[in-house]
Amino acid sequence: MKISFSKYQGTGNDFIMIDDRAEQFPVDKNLIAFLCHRRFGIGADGLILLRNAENYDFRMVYFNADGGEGSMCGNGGRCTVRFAQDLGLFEENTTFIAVDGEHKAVACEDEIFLNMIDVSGIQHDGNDDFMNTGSPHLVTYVEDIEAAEVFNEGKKIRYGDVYGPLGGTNVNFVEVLNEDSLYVRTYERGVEDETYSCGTGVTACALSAHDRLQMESPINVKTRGGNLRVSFVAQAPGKFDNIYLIGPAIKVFEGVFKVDDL
Ligand SMILES: N[C@H](CCC[C@H](N)C(=O)O)C(=O)O
Repeated sequence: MKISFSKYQGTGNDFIMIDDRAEQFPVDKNLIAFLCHRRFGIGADGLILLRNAENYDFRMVYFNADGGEGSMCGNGGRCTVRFAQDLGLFEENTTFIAVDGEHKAVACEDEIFLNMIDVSGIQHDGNDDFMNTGSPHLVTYVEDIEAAEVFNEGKKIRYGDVYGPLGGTNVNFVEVLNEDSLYVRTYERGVEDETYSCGTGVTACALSAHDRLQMESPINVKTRGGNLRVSFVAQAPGKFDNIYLIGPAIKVFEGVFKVDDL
């Protein structure tokens, strides 16, 4: 069997995109992990199936690099919007469905504006905040982001006593750069490593910075893979709507993978 795919990246968070409107893709954890493997496969932080959905332009089905079906992926969402636009499914404005519900998005030439789910309920714990922006995220503040032990510390928290038993969490390390900018590095669950950028994580950090430091929307967020912006409306402490993740989503290449080669 031959699988046609495209590769997209959003601030260095990279995805195998598959047009699965015919629902022919053989969903299998080992196959997806193999395709995402950076030595043996195509290489990616995740794999996304674009499918048809009644009353929507499309459905996004996201899998982490380990082959498990993930929660929401912000950068992957922006890449799926660009992929759908490239397939001719809409011109500029779209509404689609993902695992966490309905999303609206606007695809401009250089950037995708992706509406994220509303957030309510930020749990504060000392220097840390925890919330769900479509995926679970711990936000922890550091003085020197370059010196942060993202892999070792992230892994410890992800599998630790608090979040481990709950299915784990993504872990974000944040340095405040100035009154409207953050630098974020993320340990991603399901990839089990630091990625170049994590959209739901960047969103969580921006909301946390408003809640804790009164940082105003829009907030600029630097990641290892590039720059994002997060805009939002704060309705009450810890309660946000009209959240947008804004940044580039770029097609890198396309190809055909032979599953018989496995
Ligand atoms: N990279 C993704 C996050 C994926 C979440 C996933 N790692 C999980 O929680 O299982 C993003 O841009 O939002």
